[in-house]
Amino acid sequence: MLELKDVSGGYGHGHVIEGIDLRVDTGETIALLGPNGAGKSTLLAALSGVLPKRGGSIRLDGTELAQASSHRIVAQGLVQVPEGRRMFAPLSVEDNLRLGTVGLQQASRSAVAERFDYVYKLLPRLAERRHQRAGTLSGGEQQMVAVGRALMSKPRVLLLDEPFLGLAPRVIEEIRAALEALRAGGLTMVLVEQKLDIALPFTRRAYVLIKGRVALVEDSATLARRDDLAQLYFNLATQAAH
Ligand SMILES: Nc1ncnc2c1ncn2[C@@H]1O[C@H](COP(=O)(O)OP(=O)(O)OP(=O)(O)O)[C@@H](O)[C@H]1O
Repeated sequence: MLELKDVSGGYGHGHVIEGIDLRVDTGETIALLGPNGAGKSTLLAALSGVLPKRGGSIRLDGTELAQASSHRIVAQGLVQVPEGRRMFAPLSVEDNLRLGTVGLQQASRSAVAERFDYVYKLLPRLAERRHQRAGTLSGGEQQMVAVGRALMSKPRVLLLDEPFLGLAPRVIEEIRAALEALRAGGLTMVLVEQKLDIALPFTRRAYVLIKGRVALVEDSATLARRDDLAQLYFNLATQAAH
């Protein structure tokens, strides 16, 4: 469904990511792993069309999107839940969610109502708090809004950048259950996640990025069985430096 060939890019001089080949099949969930600064968020930025400099090929169901605008990318169904839960604090939960429908190609009233139903069913806490100002929500609830807003635009591929960062275990469980329901429903997902105990059981395959390059592609189940992952990161990083 999503195919990257030789994707590179960065913010100014030089490339942060380089020569990335990656594929995600329809209905598949993959993990993007790697140490801090490896380029995981930069790769998501390239996919979302917000990275200032980018090259190579990014195809979604055969449509080339490497140079497309971020607006067109969302309209095509490649939608990111950003890290840090950026949202409009003075607006209500419902209005924040509604902003996600900007990417809906035919944002008819019934289509928008259908999306609200879908999101509220998946994340009932948002339904309870639909009139609350987003800025007064807890961190976990804000993350739910960020996920919900992305779902409002009816994504075909959902890109998640560390959705559990800084959240309490109980809230992590709640969000994970929602993401698992999405996965069971066949949604294709790319998950950037530092915590391997969350990332590996959730995904089918994992890509390990080191210094902006894919250093390893492995079945998540196989990777989960390795107890030397820290050492593996170190070895891959050392190899990449030479
Ligand atoms: N907006 C930016 N402008 C300039 N450089 C940036 C910007 N964002 C990230 N970088 C640099 O790009 C490199 C890769 O960062 P990136 O955030 O993609 O890594 P990451 O793997 O997502 O790390 P983390 O897990 O810490 O979020 C880093 O050296 C970082 O300093």
